[in-house]
Amino acid sequence: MEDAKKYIEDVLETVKERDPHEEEFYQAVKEIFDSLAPYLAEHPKYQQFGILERLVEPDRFISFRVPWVDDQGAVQVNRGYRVQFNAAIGPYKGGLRFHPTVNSSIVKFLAFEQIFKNALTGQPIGGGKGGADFDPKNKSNAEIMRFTQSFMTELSKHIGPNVDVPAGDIGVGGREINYMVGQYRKLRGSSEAGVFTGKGVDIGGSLTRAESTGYGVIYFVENMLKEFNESLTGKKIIVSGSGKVSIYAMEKAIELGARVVACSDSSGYIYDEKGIDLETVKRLKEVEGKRISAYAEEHDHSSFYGGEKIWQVACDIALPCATQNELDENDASTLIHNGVSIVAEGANMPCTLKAVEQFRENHVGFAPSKAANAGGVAVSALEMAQNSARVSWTFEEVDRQLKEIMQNIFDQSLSAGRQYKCEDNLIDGANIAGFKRVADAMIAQGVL
Ligand SMILES: NC(=O)c1ccc[n+]([C@@H]2O[C@H](COP(=O)([O-])OP(=O)(O)OC[C@H]3O[C@@H](n4cnc5c(N)ncnc54)[C@H](O)[C@@H]3O)[C@@H](O)[C@H]2O)c1
Repeated sequence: MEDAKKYIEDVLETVKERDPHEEEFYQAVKEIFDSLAPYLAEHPKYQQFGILERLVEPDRFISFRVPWVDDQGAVQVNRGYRVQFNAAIGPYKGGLRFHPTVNSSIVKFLAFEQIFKNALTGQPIGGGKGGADFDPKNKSNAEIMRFTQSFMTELSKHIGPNVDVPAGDIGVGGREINYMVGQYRKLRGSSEAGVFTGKGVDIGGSLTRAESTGYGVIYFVENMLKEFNESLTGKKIIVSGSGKVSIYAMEKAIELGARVVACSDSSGYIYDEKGIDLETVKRLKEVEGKRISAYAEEHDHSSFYGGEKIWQVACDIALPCATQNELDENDASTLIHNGVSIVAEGANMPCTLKAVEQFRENHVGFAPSKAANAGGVAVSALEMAQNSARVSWTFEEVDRQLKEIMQNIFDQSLSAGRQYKCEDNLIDGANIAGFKRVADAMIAQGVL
C-alpha cells in the first residue's frame, strides 16, 4: 500500500510542478487518484505500465483564436479550446462550455473527469471537453450565431463522428449546437449526423437528451434511497442553478413525489415553501431569459434572496447543479447542521475537496458527479448509436435505457467501493470502477 501511495504522490507532484496555475485540474486529478491506492496496491501492473503518468497528459490540447464581429460592427476576439484527453475506449466525447471563466485549467479538469464518467457508462466513448471564454449573456441571437460559426470554422478541423463528438454544457444548448451542425456541414460539404450530440430532434437529435442529465441524477438518488428502503416521496429537496441540468432534475424529483423548495441562478436563490412551480421556472429561463428573482414577483408565497447561497435552506437532499466549487466546507457544515442526508452532484465537481471530506466524515450519502450526472453523456452515446443506424427511438425507449445505465453505474460504484473496503462510499467506488476500464484498455493497446 505504501508503494502505491508514493506512486500517486509522485504523479500528483509532477502535475503541480508542470502546471502550477491549473488549480481545478489538480483538484480533479487528486480527487480521483486519492481513491486508487488500495486498487493500485493490489495491481502493480498499472505502475509498471506508467498508467497514471500517461493519464494526466492529454492526447492533445488545442487552443485557438475565435474572431467575430458584434452588432456594433466592432471586431471581438475570444479564445477557444478543445482538450482531447483520452480515446482508449472510443472517440473523444464531452461538451463545449461558453462562459467567461473558461480557461486551460477548467477545460482540462472537465475533460479529465469525463474520461472516467464515460467509462462508467459502459459505452464506447473516450474523454474530451472544450469551449470558449465567450460570455453569451446579453448577446443577440445574431451575435451568438456569428461567434458559434467562427468557433466551428476552426474546431471543425479536429472533430468527426469517429474522432471527437462534442455536445453542450454551460452556455451551449440546442440553439448553439444547431448552429455548429450547420457550419460544420457547410465547411465539410457533407452531412455527418453523428459529429455532435444534443442536436435538435428534427436534425438527428435524440428524444430525452435534454432531460437526461437531470433525470439521471434523480434515478441515481433513487438507487441510493432504495439501499435504505426509502423513496423520494415527501423528501424536501433544494437544487442550485436553473439551467438544463437543474430544471430536469427538479422535474423528475417532483414527478416522483419529492417537494423541491428552492433553486437559484448566479444572482441568488428563490424559496417557495409550497414547492417550486416548475412551469414558471421553465418559462422564465428557457423562453424569456429572465433572472430567477422574477419568480418571486409572480408567486406571493415565495421569496428571493439576492446574492445569497442556497445551501442555508434546510433540506433532506441537496443537488448542486450549477457550476464547479459552488459548495464549500462552510456550506457543507450548514447543510449537515440542518440535517441533510444525501448530496448528489448534478454539476461537475460542484463540491470542494474539503466539503466532500465533511460529508464523508458525517456519513452523508454522497453521489459524485462522474457517477450521478453521467446520464447526459450516456444519452449522447445513445444519440450516436441512433445516428449510426439512422433510426430514432421513442422517448420511453431512451428513458428506459437511461434508467438501466444509471442503475449499472450505481451498482458498479457500490460494489467496487465495497470490494476495496472504502466504507461503502460511492466516491472511491466510482473512481476505481471508471479507472479500471480505461487503464485496462490502455494496457491492452500498448504504450501510446
Ligand atoms: N448539460 C449537460 O448535459 C451536462 C451534463 C453533465 C454535467 N453538466 C454540468 O452541469 C452543470 C450545469 O450545466 P448546464 O448544462 O445545466 O448549464 P446551464 O448553462 O444550462 O445552467 C447553468 C445554471 O447555473 C447557474 N449558475 C452559474 N453559476 C452559478 C453560481 N455561482 N451560483 C448559482 N447558480 C449559478 C446559471 O445561472 C444557470 O442557471 C455544469 O457543471 C456542467 O458541466 C452538464
